[in-house]
Amino acid sequence: MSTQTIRPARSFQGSVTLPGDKSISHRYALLAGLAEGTTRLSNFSTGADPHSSLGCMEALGAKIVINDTKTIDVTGTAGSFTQPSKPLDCGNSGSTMRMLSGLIASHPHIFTLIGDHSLTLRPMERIRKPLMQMGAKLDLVDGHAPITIYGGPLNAIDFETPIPSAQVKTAVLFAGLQAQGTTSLSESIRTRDHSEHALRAFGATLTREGDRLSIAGGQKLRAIDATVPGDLSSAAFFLCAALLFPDSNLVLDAVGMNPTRASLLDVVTALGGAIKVLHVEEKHGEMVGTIQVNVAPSGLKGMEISGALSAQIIDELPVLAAIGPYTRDGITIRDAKELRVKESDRISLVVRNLRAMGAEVTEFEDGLAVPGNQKLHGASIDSGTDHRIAMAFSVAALRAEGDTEIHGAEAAAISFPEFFTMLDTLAQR
Ligand SMILES: O=C(O)C1=C[C@@H](OP(=O)(O)O)[C@@H](O)[C@H](O)C1
Ligand SMILES: C=C(OP(=O)(O)O)C(=O)O
Repeated sequence: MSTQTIRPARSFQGSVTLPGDKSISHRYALLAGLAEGTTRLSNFSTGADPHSSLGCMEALGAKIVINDTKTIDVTGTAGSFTQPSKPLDCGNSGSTMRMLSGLIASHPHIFTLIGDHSLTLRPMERIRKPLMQMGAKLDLVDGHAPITIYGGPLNAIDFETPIPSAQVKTAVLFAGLQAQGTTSLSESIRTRDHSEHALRAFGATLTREGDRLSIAGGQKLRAIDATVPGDLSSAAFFLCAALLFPDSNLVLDAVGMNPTRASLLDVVTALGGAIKVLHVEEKHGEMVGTIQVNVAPSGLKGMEISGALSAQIIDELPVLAAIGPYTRDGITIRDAKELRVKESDRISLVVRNLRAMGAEVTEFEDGLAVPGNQKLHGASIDSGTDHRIAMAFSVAALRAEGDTEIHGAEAAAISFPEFFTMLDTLAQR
């Protein structure tokens, strides 16, 4: 385990281009592996998680060439995955395990999907249910990985997602793409729609009527040439850091601004950030822009995050909670029970680490309340080997009194290996 020491900063300034979005990189890797032809992916995520997706595609017969760290060529299997010679290792990535299950379930092989300790604790019944309804046979161990999939022909279903999850939605869409008939799916809270855009980019037809999506089975995918937008969830750490200093000036270049992810920007604005969109364009259905962030003269306010908003910015909640003590009115998060079944129990780890830094905080089953106007001190932080916790508390440490030690800092590499170097460049001391 590695430890990073974070010193307090006096300001946060600079201009950065973020590595490719993790969610989009996963989808491009998986669909490229199924498609016919060679897909070139530029600005692919440098995080370990999307590389787990690439590794699984290679084990299933795709050819992967890593030209440089961010430019990857994937020659797909033209719709026919081969029987892998070893278990498909999803590492720490829930996205890989859940979306891959849908992608491979119709192929006539037996697959075993494994992951690390954290992934083995995460709920997988949520994908087993719809895939079984489609006719797949999946064995779990007490609701968890390892997953064994006995692949075979699938039938279309009409599915209503019981929990807001883009990963479950994607598993059903990817299976539906290869099922017999037209699969429909509706979600009560609209989750990130990268899969819909990616499927269309690879040539599939997908329709949406209200909140109901439909995809016909038997469609073939063809290779694309795509550049992955910068990761807004990685940017969230720097956006929150910028909010902590009245004279901050942060420019994020070519960052993903997909509206199903961008409510984070509304939250930053509500908290007291002044965001200027300098440029915006669309690439393969994804909005990409350059934004400048300063702090509004009114300073850092607080807010309550609940309902659909909690689901839409679920990965950003730990860092928002971690800056809660520095706001005027505090930050309350509700309707976020899902945080308990991410890479760690993120509610309990955020509470424990905030308390270690001297903050007052109330824990709820579905969230937490952090009063504002609190002073924190440097402390010893346990990342729980969770990337988002390691990065969230590195941000909180910038305004604490004294140094903070982040134990298990290497976890950041799951989504953002460049995090500590970039943080060091942006934090002015
Ligand atoms: O579809 C995706 O790329 C993701 C969806 C979310 O998970 P759920 O689908 O479990 O909500 C999110 O937490 C995860 O980091 C990435
Ligand atoms: C929850 C996350 O990812 P996954 O579900 O893919 O492990 C995350 O990146 O915060």
